[in-house]
Amino acid sequence: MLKVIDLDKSYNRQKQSLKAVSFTAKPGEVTAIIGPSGAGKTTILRSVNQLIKDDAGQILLDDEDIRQANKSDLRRIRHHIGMIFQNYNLIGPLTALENVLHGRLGAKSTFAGMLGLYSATEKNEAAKLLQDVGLADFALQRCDQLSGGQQQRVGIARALMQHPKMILCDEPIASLDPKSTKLVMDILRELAQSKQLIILINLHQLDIAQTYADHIVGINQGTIVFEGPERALTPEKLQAIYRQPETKAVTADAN
Ligand SMILES: Nc1ncnc2c1ncn2[C@@H]1O[C@H](COP(=O)(O)OP(=O)(O)OP(=O)(O)O)[C@@H](O)[C@H]1O
Repeated sequence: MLKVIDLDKSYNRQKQSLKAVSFTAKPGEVTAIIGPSGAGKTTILRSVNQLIKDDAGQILLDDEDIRQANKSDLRRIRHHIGMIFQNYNLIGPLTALENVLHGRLGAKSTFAGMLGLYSATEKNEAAKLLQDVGLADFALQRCDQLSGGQQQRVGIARALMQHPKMILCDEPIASLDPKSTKLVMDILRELAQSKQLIILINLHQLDIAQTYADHIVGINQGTIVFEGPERALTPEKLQAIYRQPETKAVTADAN
């Protein structure tokens, strides 16, 4: 279970980007973070695996506070957190299989990783994962020759190669067409259930969150304004989530 408690983050003195952010994400569930542009969705995801340093709060993954971890603990914890990105972050000239094997890098010595020393078991596992995401026939194809949807599925297989407890997905479908979006979201939802993973996903598309998420966290201007199941998202709650900051009215009838 992931528990984020009272998380604060300011990038600069003018503005607090996260204000006492608290929510939970459970194994076996897709948890979607929704909210308008600039609300703080990416900042939450980056804080959760400590890619950025936040200011205060707790981030408990199975009761271990990621914020308090020393360097070697953080390396160990991060190894069990897969990441999936909007732009896939694959190595284009390498094959799908090689990219998936890179998911093991965190578990290897730098030397073995640099030399690309993977065991037969690891290669078999990578091939099986590609099969699971429907890409068995593309294992030896360069990733820069794959479609966006195929690349994102390689990204999912790479994350699974880490044997993760949790997968963080930052706008994973923002660049995909509706068919690829459905494929990727179906896979993520199935994985959450079958492998009892925590899947935490930032989404711009409300309809996708409503279709696929078991649990929704709504954020507006750095503050959590909703947490609950999709069925609890009333029009009022949606208004609170997507409310735009008030701007000073321009008075037309100044005379
Ligand atoms: N590196 C940074 N330096 C300063 N301010 C930042 C930085 N990154 C984000 N911010 C600010 O923090 C706030 C939250 O940004 P964040 O990117 O987390 O929002 P978001 O909800 O992910 O937005 P989007 O949906 O557009 O990706 C915004 O006001 C943004 O301008």
